[in-house]
Amino acid sequence: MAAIETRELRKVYRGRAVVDGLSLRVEEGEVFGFLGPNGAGKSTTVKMLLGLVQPSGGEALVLGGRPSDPAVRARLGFLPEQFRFQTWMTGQEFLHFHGRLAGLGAAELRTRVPEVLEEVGLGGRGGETLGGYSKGMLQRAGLAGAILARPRLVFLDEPTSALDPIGRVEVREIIERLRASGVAVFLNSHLLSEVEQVCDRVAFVKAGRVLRQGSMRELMGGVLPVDLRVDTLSPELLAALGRVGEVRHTDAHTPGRVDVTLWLEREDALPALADAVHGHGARLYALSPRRPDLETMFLELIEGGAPQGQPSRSAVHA
Ligand SMILES: Nc1ncnc2c1ncn2[C@@H]1O[C@H](COP(=O)(O)OP(=O)(O)OP(=O)(O)O)[C@@H](O)[C@H]1O
Repeated sequence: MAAIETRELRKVYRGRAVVDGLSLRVEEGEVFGFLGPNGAGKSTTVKMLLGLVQPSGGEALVLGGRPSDPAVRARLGFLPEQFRFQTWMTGQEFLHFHGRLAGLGAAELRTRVPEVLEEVGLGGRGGETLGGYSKGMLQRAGLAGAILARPRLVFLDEPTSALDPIGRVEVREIIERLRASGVAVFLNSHLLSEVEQVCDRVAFVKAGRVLRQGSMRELMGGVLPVDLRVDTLSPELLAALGRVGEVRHTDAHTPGRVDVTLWLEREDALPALADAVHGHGARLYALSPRRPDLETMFLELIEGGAPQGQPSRSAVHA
């Protein structure tokens, strides 16, 4: 069973399709990044997946059921981007209130509330009123509310927009713990570096349609670019490197060093590159697999609007 599966999902507002045949699939226990420019239809999609907005067409299955089904909703967590907090409540009261709405019993909440407060970094602050919380503390409280009832799927809309760098790392760790316990996370964020670090797969949307979806590796055309720096590059070493991967670029302009960019098909070919360098008597200064660059992909896709199914290689050009 997929955590989310949509087929040709549509939403029309005043004659204009803001979600226009959107098809995507999110597996259980997967962290999925949902990316797109302002107005692409991301929030509207999330609202349809939460059963808050009725689709105009197409189909959406969430945890195998309809989003409007209360039994499905009980297994969802949601952190909206703009949360309206009951400022007069303390952090604990807020979580007890949301926990009761989610169907948790008073006895369970007595242990669960301090546990989630601790998990989101608000341990010891639960007795203070939300009106006195900083923006970052409110975002942490909202996140606590989203994970309180042990959901199977959590929607996080810009979960770190108010957080400092330490808070961002902590939220990433929370997301990783959710994934480790089999919870799927649907992450909406404009912070692409963050998405790169935490997401298993991403979808790019524009004008209500998915332009492309897949793992970082798939989005890069299935290749792993590697930057290599050696002191010297003999023709024999170049040939040996060419047997391990595809040599895309060499730069010998700086005396005493040569930079080589290769494309590998598999990560486990990396040690063979080091072996080739040593085997040909050269000295190795750097061997760096290049991380997928979502920002380049995003700009290229969103500005170019390439259709789904065509791998983009320009994002990995040396
Ligand atoms: N209730 C509504 N009535 C009319 N139009 C709406 C409504 N909700 C959203 N829209 C329109 O649908 C389009 C998509 O909006 P949506 O909020 O889903 O985009 P988004 O991708 O989440 O954008 P952002 O990144 O800015 O949050 C926008 O043009 C918006 O004006």
